[in-house]
Amino acid sequence: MKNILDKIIEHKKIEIARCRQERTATELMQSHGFERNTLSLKSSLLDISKTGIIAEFKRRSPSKGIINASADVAKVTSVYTQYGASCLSVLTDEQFFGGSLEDLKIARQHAIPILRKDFMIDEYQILEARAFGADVILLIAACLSPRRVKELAAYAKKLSLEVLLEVHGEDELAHVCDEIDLVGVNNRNLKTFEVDIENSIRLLNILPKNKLAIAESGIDNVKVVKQLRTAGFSGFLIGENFMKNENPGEAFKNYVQQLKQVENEN
Ligand SMILES: O=P(O)(O)OC[C@@H](O)[C@@H](O)c1c[nH]c2ccccc12
Repeated sequence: MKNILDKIIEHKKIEIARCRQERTATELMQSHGFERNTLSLKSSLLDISKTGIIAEFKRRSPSKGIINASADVAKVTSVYTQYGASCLSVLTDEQFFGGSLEDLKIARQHAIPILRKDFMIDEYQILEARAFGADVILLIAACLSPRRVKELAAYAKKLSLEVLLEVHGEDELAHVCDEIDLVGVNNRNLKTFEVDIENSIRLLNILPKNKLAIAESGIDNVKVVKQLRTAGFSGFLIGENFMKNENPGEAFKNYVQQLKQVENEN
């Protein structure tokens, strides 16, 4: 039986073929997005005046259904930026997550690194990411061979984008290569949707020491961020915990305040 990840990738291939018909790679390369200098997520995560949080804009997901149908991307990302997010993560997959490249373009008005959150399998999508204002792309080890990770990452680097490789288990660490800037441990198994925060902690010790580590998914309580930071993580990718509120920006703002409090306690 096909798992959700297989279904997403199958659909992605059709979508890419359609997008290529609508807009050629050359057209993408000639767009305004290519004129800007990209921002570094690595530098942003090392800037201690920020929170280390990669704050996500996500309307819905296959595991949770609708999370927030009415949130306004411009408003939410503006508050995320204002209150110390180190990076924005914008879901651009339409079919399964209700996002779009248009959302990415709107978020681009803020001077903060942006991760294009999608299922990247083709160089064409990397051109799109650059054209629509992303600074970082996500490569998911579970849907790519190590060779494809290396090829896609090299292509991204040529376009001045940073690359976050997402792994879920130890077996996927073989996908790490020189071209990768950051490694993210997803606490959610994309095939079964099971979430286990301990997954990040378990894997941390065997992650390559020369890449910044990000903990992804299922993070709610601020104490978890404190625990993960103490363990050695530099970034925390959080979506639903903010997006499930009517006002995700407000939720983020309160969260940051609480985080500062617990991190000041011993
Ligand atoms: O909403 P959460 O549980 O805080 O998770 C955010 C993020 O980690 C999650 O959306 C995610 C992680 N990897 C992905 C790959 C594709 C789509 C989505 C994701």
